[in-house]
Amino acid sequence: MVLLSKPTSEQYTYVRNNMPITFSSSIPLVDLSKPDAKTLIVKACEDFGFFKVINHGIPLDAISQLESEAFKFFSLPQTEKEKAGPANPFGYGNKRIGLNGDIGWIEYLLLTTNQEHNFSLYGEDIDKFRGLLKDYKCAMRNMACEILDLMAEGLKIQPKNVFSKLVMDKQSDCLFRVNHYPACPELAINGENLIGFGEHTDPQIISILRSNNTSGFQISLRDGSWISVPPDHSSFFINVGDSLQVMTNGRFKSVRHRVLANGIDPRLSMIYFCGPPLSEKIAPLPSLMKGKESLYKEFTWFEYKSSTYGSRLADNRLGNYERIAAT
Ligand SMILES: C=C1C[C@]23C[C@H]1CC[C@H]2[C@@]12CCC[C@@](C)(C(=O)O1)[C@H]2[C@@H]3C(=O)O
Ligand SMILES: O=C(O)CCC(=O)C(=O)O
Ligand SMILES: [Fe+2]
Repeated sequence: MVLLSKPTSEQYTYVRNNMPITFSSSIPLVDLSKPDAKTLIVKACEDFGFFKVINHGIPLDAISQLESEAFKFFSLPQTEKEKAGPANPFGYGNKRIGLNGDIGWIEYLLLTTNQEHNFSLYGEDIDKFRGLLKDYKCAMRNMACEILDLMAEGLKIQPKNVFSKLVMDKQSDCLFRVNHYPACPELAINGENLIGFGEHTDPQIISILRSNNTSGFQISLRDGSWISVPPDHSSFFINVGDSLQVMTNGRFKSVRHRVLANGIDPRLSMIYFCGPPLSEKIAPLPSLMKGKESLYKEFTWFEYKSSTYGSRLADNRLGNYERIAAT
Protein backbone atom coordinates (compact mmCIF):
# COMPACT_ATOMS: atom_id res chain seq x y z
CA MET A 1 0.00 0.00 0.00
CA VAL A 2 1.38 3.38 -1.00
CA LEU A 3 0.46 6.46 0.93
CA LEU A 4 0.50 9.68 -0.95
CA SER A 5 -0.81 13.15 -0.43
CA LYS A 6 -2.45 15.08 -3.26
CA PRO A 7 -1.37 18.68 -3.07
CA THR A 8 -4.82 20.04 -3.76
CA SER A 9 -6.32 23.12 -2.10
CA GLU A 10 -7.93 20.82 0.36
CA GLN A 11 -5.38 18.28 1.32
CA TYR A 12 -6.85 14.81 1.39
CA THR A 13 -4.75 11.81 2.04
CA TYR A 14 -5.32 9.12 -0.53
CA VAL A 15 -4.67 5.52 0.11
CA ARG A 16 -3.94 3.66 -3.06
CA ASN A 17 -5.20 0.20 -2.51
CA ASN A 18 -3.93 -1.99 -5.29
CA MET A 19 -4.38 -5.08 -3.27
CA PRO A 20 -7.90 -6.50 -3.30
CA ILE A 21 -9.60 -5.75 -0.02
CA THR A 22 -9.77 -8.93 1.98
CA PHE A 23 -12.71 -9.32 4.23
CA SER A 24 -11.86 -11.08 7.38
CA SER A 25 -13.93 -14.00 8.53
CA SER A 26 -12.17 -13.96 11.87
CA ILE A 27 -14.10 -11.09 13.49
CA PRO A 28 -15.29 -12.36 16.89
CA LEU A 29 -19.02 -12.95 16.94
CA VAL A 30 -21.08 -12.69 20.12
CA ASP A 31 -24.66 -13.97 20.26
CA LEU A 32 -26.19 -12.02 23.15
CA SER A 33 -28.85 -14.68 23.63
CA LYS A 34 -26.33 -17.45 24.37
CA PRO A 35 -24.87 -18.24 27.79
CA ASP A 36 -21.28 -18.14 26.51
CA ALA A 37 -21.61 -14.45 25.52
CA LYS A 38 -19.65 -13.18 28.52
CA THR A 39 -16.70 -15.49 27.93
CA LEU A 40 -16.57 -14.65 24.23
CA ILE A 41 -16.74 -10.93 24.97
CA VAL A 42 -13.72 -11.10 27.28
CA LYS A 43 -11.71 -13.12 24.75
CA ALA A 44 -12.63 -10.72 21.92
CA CYS A 45 -11.67 -7.66 23.99
CA GLU A 46 -8.31 -9.25 24.82
CA ASP A 47 -7.50 -10.40 21.29
CA PHE A 48 -9.08 -7.72 19.09
CA GLY A 49 -10.62 -4.95 21.19
CA PHE A 50 -13.52 -5.47 18.83
CA PHE A 51 -16.48 -7.78 18.24
CA LYS A 52 -19.76 -8.15 16.42
CA VAL A 53 -23.05 -8.57 18.26
CA ILE A 54 -26.09 -10.50 17.03
CA ASN A 55 -29.45 -11.24 18.67
CA HIS A 56 -29.34 -7.83 20.30
CA GLY A 57 -33.10 -7.37 20.44
CA ILE A 58 -33.15 -3.93 18.79
CA PRO A 59 -35.97 -3.84 16.21
CA LEU A 60 -34.49 -3.47 12.73
CA ASP A 61 -37.42 -1.35 11.70
CA ALA A 62 -36.53 1.44 14.17
CA ILE A 63 -32.94 1.36 12.93
CA SER A 64 -33.84 1.57 9.26
CA GLN A 65 -36.32 4.39 9.86
CA LEU A 66 -33.60 6.40 11.58
CA GLU A 67 -31.22 5.58 8.75
CA SER A 68 -33.64 6.85 6.14
CA GLU A 69 -34.25 10.09 8.07
CA ALA A 70 -30.49 10.54 8.32
CA PHE A 71 -30.10 10.02 4.57
CA LYS A 72 -32.83 12.61 4.05
CA PHE A 73 -30.98 15.06 6.24
CA PHE A 74 -27.70 14.57 4.35
CA SER A 75 -29.43 15.02 1.02
CA LEU A 76 -30.52 18.57 1.96
CA PRO A 77 -28.75 21.48 0.26
CA GLN A 78 -25.42 22.33 1.86
CA THR A 79 -26.67 25.71 3.12
CA GLU A 80 -29.54 23.99 4.94
CA LYS A 81 -27.27 21.44 6.58
CA GLU A 82 -24.89 24.13 7.68
CA LYS A 83 -27.67 25.74 9.68
CA ALA A 84 -27.19 22.78 12.04
CA GLY A 85 -23.45 23.46 12.33
CA PRO A 86 -20.70 23.83 13.22
CA ALA A 87 -19.94 20.53 14.94
CA ASN A 88 -18.00 22.24 17.70
CA PRO A 89 -19.23 21.35 20.21
CA PHE A 90 -22.31 19.70 18.62
CA GLY A 91 -24.08 19.76 15.29
CA TYR A 92 -23.32 19.33 11.60
CA GLY A 93 -19.72 18.96 10.46
CA ASN A 94 -18.23 18.55 7.03
CA LYS A 95 -14.77 17.23 6.10
CA ARG A 96 -13.09 18.57 9.23
CA ILE A 97 -12.73 16.14 12.13
CA GLY A 98 -11.74 17.54 15.53
CA LEU A 99 -9.94 20.84 15.95
CA ASN A 100 -6.44 20.16 14.70
CA GLY A 101 -6.54 19.84 10.94
CA ASP A 102 -7.77 16.28 10.39
CA ILE A 103 -9.97 15.93 7.35
CA GLY A 104 -11.83 13.08 5.72
CA TRP A 105 -14.32 12.27 2.99
CA ILE A 106 -17.18 12.66 5.43
CA GLU A 107 -20.04 14.77 6.70
CA TYR A 108 -21.63 14.09 10.06
CA LEU A 109 -23.86 15.06 12.93
CA LEU A 110 -22.20 15.02 16.35
CA LEU A 111 -24.79 15.01 19.14
CA THR A 112 -25.00 14.81 22.92
CA THR A 113 -27.11 12.09 24.40
CA ASN A 114 -28.69 13.82 27.38
CA GLN A 115 -30.41 16.60 25.54
CA GLU A 116 -32.31 17.04 22.33
CA HIS A 117 -31.10 19.29 19.59
CA ASN A 118 -33.06 22.11 18.12
CA PHE A 119 -32.10 21.99 14.49
CA SER A 120 -34.18 24.66 12.86
CA LEU A 121 -34.52 22.90 9.57
CA TYR A 122 -36.35 20.72 7.18
CA GLY A 123 -39.86 21.50 8.21
CA GLU A 124 -41.96 19.01 10.10
CA ASP A 125 -39.69 16.06 9.28
CA ILE A 126 -37.23 17.20 11.89
CA ASP A 127 -39.63 16.12 14.64
CA LYS A 128 -39.68 12.61 13.25
CA PHE A 129 -35.86 12.55 13.04
CA ARG A 130 -35.59 13.91 16.58
CA GLY A 131 -38.03 11.32 17.97
CA LEU A 132 -36.23 8.44 16.28
CA LEU A 133 -32.87 9.71 17.53
CA LYS A 134 -34.15 9.87 21.08
CA ASP A 135 -35.44 6.27 21.01
CA TYR A 136 -32.30 4.97 19.34
CA LYS A 137 -30.01 6.66 21.86
CA CYS A 138 -32.06 5.11 24.67
CA ALA A 139 -31.79 1.65 23.07
CA MET A 140 -28.02 2.09 22.68
CA ARG A 141 -27.57 3.04 26.32
CA ASN A 142 -29.44 -0.09 27.40
CA MET A 143 -27.47 -2.28 25.07
CA ALA A 144 -24.20 -0.73 26.28
CA CYS A 145 -25.16 -1.54 29.86
CA GLU A 146 -26.06 -5.13 29.00
CA ILE A 147 -22.70 -5.61 27.27
CA LEU A 148 -20.74 -3.90 30.05
CA ASP A 149 -22.44 -6.10 32.66
CA LEU A 150 -21.53 -9.20 30.67
CA MET A 151 -17.97 -7.92 30.49
CA ALA A 152 -17.76 -7.58 34.28
CA GLU A 153 -19.27 -11.05 34.70
CA GLY A 154 -16.84 -12.52 32.20
CA LEU A 155 -13.96 -10.88 34.06
CA LYS A 156 -15.42 -12.26 37.32
CA ILE A 157 -15.38 -8.88 39.00
CA GLN A 158 -17.84 -7.43 41.50
CA PRO A 159 -20.12 -5.59 41.49
CA LYS A 160 -21.41 -6.54 38.09
CA ASN A 161 -22.27 -2.92 37.30
CA VAL A 162 -18.72 -1.51 37.78
CA PHE A 163 -18.62 -0.44 34.14
CA SER A 164 -22.30 0.03 33.34
CA LYS A 165 -22.90 2.38 36.28
CA LEU A 166 -20.64 4.92 34.55
CA VAL A 167 -22.94 4.92 31.52
CA MET A 168 -26.16 4.86 33.61
CA ASP A 169 -24.99 7.86 35.66
CA LYS A 170 -27.04 11.01 34.91
CA GLN A 171 -23.78 12.85 34.43
CA SER A 172 -22.35 10.32 31.95
CA ASP A 173 -20.65 11.94 28.98
CA CYS A 174 -21.98 9.86 26.10
CA LEU A 175 -22.01 11.08 22.51
CA PHE A 176 -23.85 10.06 19.40
CA ARG A 177 -22.63 10.49 15.88
CA VAL A 178 -24.17 9.94 12.46
CA ASN A 179 -21.52 9.72 9.74
CA HIS A 180 -22.19 10.00 6.01
CA TYR A 181 -19.50 9.09 3.49
CA PRO A 182 -20.88 10.30 0.16
CA ALA A 183 -20.34 8.50 -3.11
CA CYS A 184 -17.61 9.98 -5.28
CA PRO A 185 -17.59 8.47 -8.77
CA GLU A 186 -14.31 10.18 -9.65
CA LEU A 187 -12.57 8.11 -7.02
CA ALA A 188 -14.13 4.88 -8.13
CA ILE A 189 -12.79 5.44 -11.63
CA ASN A 190 -9.28 5.95 -10.32
CA GLY A 191 -9.61 2.78 -8.30
CA GLU A 192 -8.51 4.69 -5.27
CA ASN A 193 -9.95 4.67 -1.83
CA LEU A 194 -10.21 7.88 0.07
CA ILE A 195 -9.75 8.14 3.79
CA GLY A 196 -13.24 8.65 5.13
CA PHE A 197 -12.27 8.67 8.78
CA GLY A 198 -8.57 8.39 9.54
CA GLU A 199 -7.13 5.79 11.88
CA HIS A 200 -7.65 6.34 15.59
CA THR A 201 -8.79 4.75 18.81
CA ASP A 202 -11.96 5.93 20.52
CA PRO A 203 -11.14 7.55 23.87
CA GLN A 204 -14.32 6.43 25.68
CA ILE A 205 -15.16 3.10 27.41
CA ILE A 206 -16.85 1.34 24.49
CA SER A 207 -18.52 2.52 21.29
CA ILE A 208 -21.42 0.80 19.55
CA LEU A 209 -21.40 1.07 15.78
CA ARG A 210 -24.05 0.22 13.24
CA SER A 211 -23.79 0.97 9.52
CA ASN A 212 -25.66 0.36 6.31
CA ASN A 213 -24.44 -2.48 4.12
CA THR A 214 -21.50 -0.51 2.69
CA SER A 215 -17.98 -1.74 3.35
CA GLY A 216 -15.12 0.51 4.40
CA PHE A 217 -14.69 -0.08 8.11
CA GLN A 218 -11.30 -1.57 8.96
CA ILE A 219 -9.60 -2.54 12.18
CA SER A 220 -5.94 -2.90 12.94
CA LEU A 221 -4.81 -6.23 14.38
CA ARG A 222 -2.18 -6.59 17.08
CA ASP A 223 0.50 -7.16 14.42
CA GLY A 224 -0.34 -3.78 12.84
CA SER A 225 -2.06 -5.21 9.74
CA TRP A 226 -5.46 -3.90 8.66
CA ILE A 227 -8.49 -6.06 7.99
CA SER A 228 -11.82 -5.06 6.48
CA VAL A 229 -14.87 -5.81 8.52
CA PRO A 230 -17.66 -7.25 6.36
CA PRO A 231 -20.61 -4.87 6.69
CA ASP A 232 -23.80 -6.17 8.24
CA HIS A 233 -26.65 -3.73 8.66
CA SER A 234 -28.52 -5.93 11.08
CA SER A 235 -25.69 -6.32 13.60
CA PHE A 236 -23.78 -4.02 15.91
CA PHE A 237 -20.02 -3.72 16.29
CA ILE A 238 -18.34 -2.89 19.57
CA ASN A 239 -15.03 -1.01 19.86
CA VAL A 240 -13.03 -1.13 23.07
CA GLY A 241 -11.99 2.45 23.88
CA ASP A 242 -8.93 3.82 25.69
CA SER A 243 -10.78 4.25 29.00
CA LEU A 244 -11.63 0.54 29.16
CA GLN A 245 -8.02 -0.31 28.33
CA VAL A 246 -6.96 1.68 31.41
CA MET A 247 -9.72 0.30 33.68
CA THR A 248 -8.59 -3.25 32.84
CA ASN A 249 -4.93 -2.25 33.31
CA GLY A 250 -4.14 -3.12 29.71
CA ARG A 251 -5.84 -6.54 29.66
CA PHE A 252 -8.29 -5.19 27.09
CA LYS A 253 -6.76 -3.06 24.34
CA SER A 254 -8.52 -0.26 22.51
CA VAL A 255 -8.86 -1.02 18.81
CA ARG A 256 -7.37 1.21 16.10
CA HIS A 257 -9.86 1.60 13.31
CA ARG A 258 -10.56 3.71 10.23
CA VAL A 259 -13.01 4.07 7.37
CA LEU A 260 -12.07 3.98 3.69
CA ALA A 261 -14.65 5.49 1.37
CA ASN A 262 -15.10 3.22 -1.63
CA GLY A 263 -16.46 6.00 -3.85
CA ILE A 264 -19.36 3.99 -5.21
CA ASP A 265 -21.83 3.38 -2.45
CA PRO A 266 -22.57 5.97 0.18
CA ARG A 267 -21.90 4.73 3.69
CA LEU A 268 -24.03 5.75 6.63
CA SER A 269 -23.00 4.81 10.15
CA MET A 270 -24.31 5.64 13.59
CA ILE A 271 -22.10 5.38 16.62
CA TYR A 272 -22.91 5.63 20.31
CA PHE A 273 -19.84 6.52 22.38
CA CYS A 274 -20.04 5.57 26.07
CA GLY A 275 -18.16 8.12 28.14
CA PRO A 276 -18.14 8.30 31.95
CA PRO A 277 -19.00 11.43 33.98
CA LEU A 278 -16.39 14.17 33.48
CA SER A 279 -15.27 13.99 37.12
CA GLU A 280 -14.75 10.20 37.02
CA LYS A 281 -11.25 8.93 37.82
CA ILE A 282 -10.08 6.58 35.12
CA ALA A 283 -7.83 4.01 36.77
CA PRO A 284 -7.38 0.23 36.79
CA LEU A 285 -9.99 -1.56 38.90
CA PRO A 286 -8.26 -2.91 42.03
CA SER A 287 -9.74 -6.37 41.40
CA LEU A 288 -7.96 -6.53 38.04
CA MET A 289 -4.56 -5.44 39.39
CA LYS A 290 -3.82 -8.65 41.32
CA GLY A 291 -0.96 -7.01 43.19
CA LYS A 292 0.48 -5.50 40.02
CA GLU A 293 1.21 -1.80 39.61
CA SER A 294 -0.98 0.41 37.51
CA LEU A 295 0.41 0.79 34.01
CA TYR A 296 -1.13 4.29 33.85
CA LYS A 297 -0.90 7.61 35.63
CA GLU A 298 -4.14 8.72 37.27
CA PHE A 299 -6.44 11.02 35.36
CA THR A 300 -10.07 12.04 35.21
CA TRP A 301 -12.23 11.65 32.12
CA PHE A 302 -12.29 15.47 31.91
CA GLU A 303 -8.47 15.55 31.72
CA TYR A 304 -8.30 12.79 29.14
CA LYS A 305 -11.05 14.26 27.03
CA SER A 306 -9.36 17.67 27.08
CA SER A 307 -6.06 16.20 25.97
CA THR A 308 -7.93 14.25 23.29
CA TYR A 309 -9.24 17.44 21.76
CA GLY A 310 -5.71 18.84 21.69
CA SER A 311 -4.47 15.86 19.67
CA ARG A 312 -4.52 14.67 16.07
CA LEU A 313 -6.73 11.75 15.14
CA ALA A 314 -3.94 9.21 14.68
CA ASP A 315 -2.00 10.15 17.84
CA ASN A 316 -1.35 7.57 20.51
CA ARG A 317 -3.17 9.59 23.17
CA LEU A 318 -2.76 7.03 25.94
CA GLY A 319 1.03 7.20 25.53
CA ASN A 320 1.17 10.39 27.62
CA TYR A 321 -0.48 8.59 30.50
CA GLU A 322 1.63 5.44 30.54
CA ARG A 323 3.75 4.90 33.60
CA ILE A 324 7.29 3.97 32.75
CA ALA A 325 8.10 0.93 34.84
CA ALA A 326 10.89 1.60 37.34
CA THR A 327 13.99 -0.42 36.52
C1 LIG B 1 -9.08 14.75 16.23
C2 LIG B 1 -10.03 14.43 17.10
C3 LIG B 1 -11.46 14.19 16.74
C4 LIG B 1 -11.99 13.44 17.96
C5 LIG B 1 -11.25 14.17 19.05
C6 LIG B 1 -9.80 14.17 18.54
C7 LIG B 1 -9.21 12.76 18.67
C8 LIG B 1 -10.27 11.63 18.67
C9 LIG B 1 -11.57 11.93 17.90
C10 LIG B 1 -12.75 11.20 18.50
C11 LIG B 1 -12.89 9.73 18.06
C12 LIG B 1 -14.13 9.12 18.71
C13 LIG B 1 -15.35 10.05 18.69
C14 LIG B 1 -14.98 11.49 19.06
C15 LIG B 1 -16.23 12.34 19.17
C16 LIG B 1 -14.14 11.48 20.30
O1 LIG B 1 -14.50 11.59 21.46
O2 LIG B 1 -12.81 11.33 19.94
C17 LIG B 1 -13.97 11.98 18.05
C18 LIG B 1 -13.53 13.45 18.14
C19 LIG B 1 -14.26 14.33 17.11
O3 LIG B 1 -14.60 13.87 16.03
O4 LIG B 1 -14.46 15.51 17.42
O1 LIG C 1 -18.24 5.87 10.53
C1 LIG C 1 -17.74 4.81 10.92
O2 LIG C 1 -18.06 3.72 10.48
C2 LIG C 1 -16.72 4.86 12.04
C3 LIG C 1 -16.33 6.24 12.43
C4 LIG C 1 -15.55 6.30 13.71
O3 LIG C 1 -14.70 5.50 13.96
C5 LIG C 1 -15.85 7.36 14.69
O4 LIG C 1 -16.72 8.23 14.41
O5 LIG C 1 -15.21 7.36 15.77
FE1 LIG D 1 -13.96 5.70 16.01
